[in-house]
Amino acid sequence: MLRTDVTVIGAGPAGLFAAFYVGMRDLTVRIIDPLPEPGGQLMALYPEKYIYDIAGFPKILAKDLVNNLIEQLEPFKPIYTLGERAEKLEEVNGDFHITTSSGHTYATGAVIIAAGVGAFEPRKVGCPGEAEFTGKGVYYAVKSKAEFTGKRVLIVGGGDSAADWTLGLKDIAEVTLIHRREQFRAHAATVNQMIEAAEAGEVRILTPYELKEIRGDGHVREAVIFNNATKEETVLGVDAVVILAGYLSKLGPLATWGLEMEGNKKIKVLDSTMRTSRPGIFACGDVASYNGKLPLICLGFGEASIAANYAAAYAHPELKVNPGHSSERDEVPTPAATH
Ligand SMILES: Cc1cc2nc3c(=O)[nH]c(=O)nc-3n(C[C@H](O)[C@H](O)[C@H](O)COP(=O)(O)OP(=O)(O)OC[C@H]3O[C@@H](n4cnc5c(N)ncnc54)[C@H](O)[C@@H]3O)c2cc1C
Repeated sequence: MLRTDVTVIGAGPAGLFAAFYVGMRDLTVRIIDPLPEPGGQLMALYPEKYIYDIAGFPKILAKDLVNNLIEQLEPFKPIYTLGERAEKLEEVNGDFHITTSSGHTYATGAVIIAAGVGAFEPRKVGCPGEAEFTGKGVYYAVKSKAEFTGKRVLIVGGGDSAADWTLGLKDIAEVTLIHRREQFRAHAATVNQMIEAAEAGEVRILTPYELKEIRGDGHVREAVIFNNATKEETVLGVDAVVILAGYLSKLGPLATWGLEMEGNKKIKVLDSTMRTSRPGIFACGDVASYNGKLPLICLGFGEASIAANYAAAYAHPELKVNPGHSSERDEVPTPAATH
């Protein structure tokens, strides 16, 4: 069993930066995430949106921030264990053994939980054709705008993502937005922009409409929608159905690890060292709860550096917690894996 000094659970921005700092301490690190690629919410939910509140970047696309984090971490040769969810935790002879959804067990000297809002999945509509055409014209996120160029796109939803992408795709695609209520939950300024775009004939907005069925022949061709007030049905010719109805998240198995919790979605950190109620287990990012917490990426980075340095000193008590200044290094080191 390949052992690493520290294991990070969650490859979102907090987890990636925590792993980087473990590397800076010349220690080995594994990152576990059930998603197929690193990036957490940024890659799964808004890769093509600009973020404006990352220190040093006046604006940066979410996917570019993730790529930069991966690049910064790369010299330390982290072990990515993707497509696996951390499920079980045992303490064995002073080590932690983490077993994942794939049945693999990984040994480690300390654990950093950076599981964000938990393992999340998009909220489904549940209509006929939805499952059948997922990946064949049914989407739950816009990962690449270019994919929709010249297409007839039906967007389903009434929140920020639905409104943002109605505006975001209108110049490259023929967009229809349906929402089951008259009122939108999205930011008022965006809703106003959307209404202006509809009045100018740039997009079509239909309320109170719901999706009834998706039809096709190997790929999406039609969507049946209905007015939930009059029950009148309409068949739209479409090439893509983008369902942006929010997502469900749950901490799942991590909530059973005997850690002190705040509600059932957040892990309590006991003090500013980011330690949890179980020695050797630290938390950072959205999942970590303490008085005054704000769920922001910039804060997650700070928490990640603290959690990583305390985790490093826990796994290797001969190490000082304080890493010193990175600028005092001549180059970044390449640690050897411990077995
Ligand atoms: C549309 C949108 C726009 C946003 N805009 C901004 C913004 O402009 N500025 C800002 O600061 N914040 C923004 N946020 C919030 C920001 O994305 C989060 O604060 C950030 O993603 C939290 O990072 P994280 O690493 O803690 O968690 P996440 O990004 O949620 O990553 C956590 C990872 O942990 C994994 N995980 C969960 N459970 C397990 C498990 N059991 N085993 C292994 N892995 C697990 C998940 O799959 C996920 O990949 C936005 C959020 C959304 C939805």
